[in-house]
Amino acid sequence: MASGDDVSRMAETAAATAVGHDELAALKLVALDGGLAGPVKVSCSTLADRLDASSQTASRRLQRLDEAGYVERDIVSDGQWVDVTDAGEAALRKEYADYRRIFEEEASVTLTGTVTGGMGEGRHYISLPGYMEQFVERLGYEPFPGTLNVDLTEESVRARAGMSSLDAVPIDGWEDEERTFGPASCYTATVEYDGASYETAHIIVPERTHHDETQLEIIAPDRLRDQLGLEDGDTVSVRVEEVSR
Ligand SMILES: Cc1cc2nc3c(=O)[nH]c(=O)nc-3n(C[C@H](O)[C@H](O)[C@H](O)COP(=O)(O)O)c2cc1C
Ligand SMILES: Nc1ccn([C@@H]2O[C@H](COP(=O)(O)OP(=O)(O)O)[C@@H](O)[C@H]2O)c(=O)n1
Ligand SMILES: [Mg+2]
Repeated sequence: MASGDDVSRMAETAAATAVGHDELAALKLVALDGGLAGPVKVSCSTLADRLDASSQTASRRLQRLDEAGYVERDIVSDGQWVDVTDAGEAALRKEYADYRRIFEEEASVTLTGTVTGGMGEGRHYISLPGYMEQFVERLGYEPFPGTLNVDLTEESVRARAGMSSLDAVPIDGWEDEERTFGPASCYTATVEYDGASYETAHIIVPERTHHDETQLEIIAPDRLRDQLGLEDGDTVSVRVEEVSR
């Protein structure tokens, strides 16, 4: 299966050494106590009881979550205040997306953001034969040369972590005489604006990119600005669907 999106990849890299299922179980309890909304008071002995572990173990799990950047802590005399960070929330959302995939008929993630101009490089990359041939073969269409860039809302930046549990069409890296080109993942998506909807489009997540996880790039057979009457600043929703189960 193709790799996930940027947010979860960053979170996984940071956490690879320290965070496993035991730490995530502790993180879930902090979140259940309200730790996503702001700092909550945690006592290691109470947390230990709920985890069915010793107090030292509970304390070590919080420390590992802290080292991985999943929580921020303020230690006081009778316990600690623990705040779940965006990276911590992204890790929990990934678990949540996995459970949705297990229990729900149709898995999907809906992201919202505003249309924006980019660096004008999308057109160049999409048109390269090394990519174009794979798009035609694996997506079943020749994309309009370019990527529609969408600036995600803060909530959608966090929600996109859930995309990593959905299947993506892999696009392989390749090389010509001069340089190498990186791989990318394509997620099947429907783009909605002002009551109209366009399908089938794909969110393309290049492994090498100048954009961070706040920006989405969308490809489609047609120029979406024409099809949906989009201008910079318009708010679109992008529903990402599971391709197959
Ligand atoms: C299919 C695809 C492959 C890409 N491969 C590379 C790459 O190998 N190296 C690189 O620096 N950027 C790569 N990019 C990313 C572009 O440099 C850039 O981040 C982005 O696509 C620019 O989009 P914009 O012009 O819409 O802002 C790739 C982009 C796409 C769409
Ligand atoms: N399927 C697509 C792809 C790109 N586009 C637009 O086509 C133009 C060229 O794409 P690009 O990626 O090279 O340019 P920027 O996104 O950097 O502005 C941009 O205005 C995109 O918003 C579109 O409307 N529909
Ligand atoms: Mg673009």
